Amino acid sequence: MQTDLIRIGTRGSDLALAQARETRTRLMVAHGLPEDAFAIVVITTTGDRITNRPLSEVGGKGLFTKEIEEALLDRRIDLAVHSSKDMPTLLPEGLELSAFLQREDPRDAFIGKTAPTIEGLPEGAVVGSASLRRQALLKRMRPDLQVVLFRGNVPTRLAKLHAGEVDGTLLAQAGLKRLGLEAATTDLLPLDTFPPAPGQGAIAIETRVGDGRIAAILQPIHHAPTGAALACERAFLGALDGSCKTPIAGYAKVDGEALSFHGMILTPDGVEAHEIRLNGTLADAVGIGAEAAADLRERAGPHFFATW
Ligand SMILES: NCc1[nH]cc(CCC(=O)O)c1CC(=O)O
Repeated sequence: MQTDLIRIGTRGSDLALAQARETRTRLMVAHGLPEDAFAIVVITTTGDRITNRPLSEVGGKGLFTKEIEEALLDRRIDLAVHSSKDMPTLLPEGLELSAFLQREDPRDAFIGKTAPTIEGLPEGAVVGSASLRRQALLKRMRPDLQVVLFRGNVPTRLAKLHAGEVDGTLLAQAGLKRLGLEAATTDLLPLDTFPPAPGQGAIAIETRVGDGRIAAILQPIHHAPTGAALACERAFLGALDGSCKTPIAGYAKVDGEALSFHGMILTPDGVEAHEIRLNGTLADAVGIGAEAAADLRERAGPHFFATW
């Protein structure tokens, strides 16, 4: 019935569409619904239009969500599918992240052209990335490497790499897998020494607060351990920085009722870094993230955040 149509809002990139279709498939399976019970509504965001500058310069994460959130608030869509990593920690009044799908591989993948690993790259090699975190972690490992701005969607970046513009690039393994492109990966970076961005690898579903029909539809596809990990990582990020200008890594590993968090902040050149590891239970997820952020703030000192 047309009135019951579930409208799924998404950006139009290959990765965003893959995530929206994955969400639709899970809902179809959970409820025994046909594909035509859903409409996938593609929404172009400001972030999709600006492709030549680092996001940290043009205003950060909200750029990929604003138009989608307006569509939610205007009731043109019923739920929005996002990469958790791209979501700001503060949402507009009336919206919430109400479900998370089971997390994919959270690690960063190295895709090398002149060498299969970062360690194997020649002196002064060029690596493409637009992520402050990846740039800082790379410089920390290999100060001799040159990092160049590399934006565009995942297939575009791989095409640039294969055309020889750079010696290597870094992408989320989760995104590569969702696009069926994981064969491109030449090395997977250890979580311990190359921690991911908060939220990496997890799909978040945003809805209107108080929409009981949609809450009930999402309930069976919500993955509670991923939800706890994300609550921890987002509390950490929210307590540290809203500006997107500090390289921040944070990953919460969930094992049964246990949650272990690893957080790191770095200067963009990777020279100064502070890290913390905290253990607790799922029930403490938000407190652990907040405590980790407070600890890093204290240890880094006021000069750390004032520099840029
Ligand atoms: N900022 C772009 C973005 N947002 C989410 C992913 C990957 C998928 C994920 O982390 O869930 C990517 C691409 C990348 O970092 O390689």
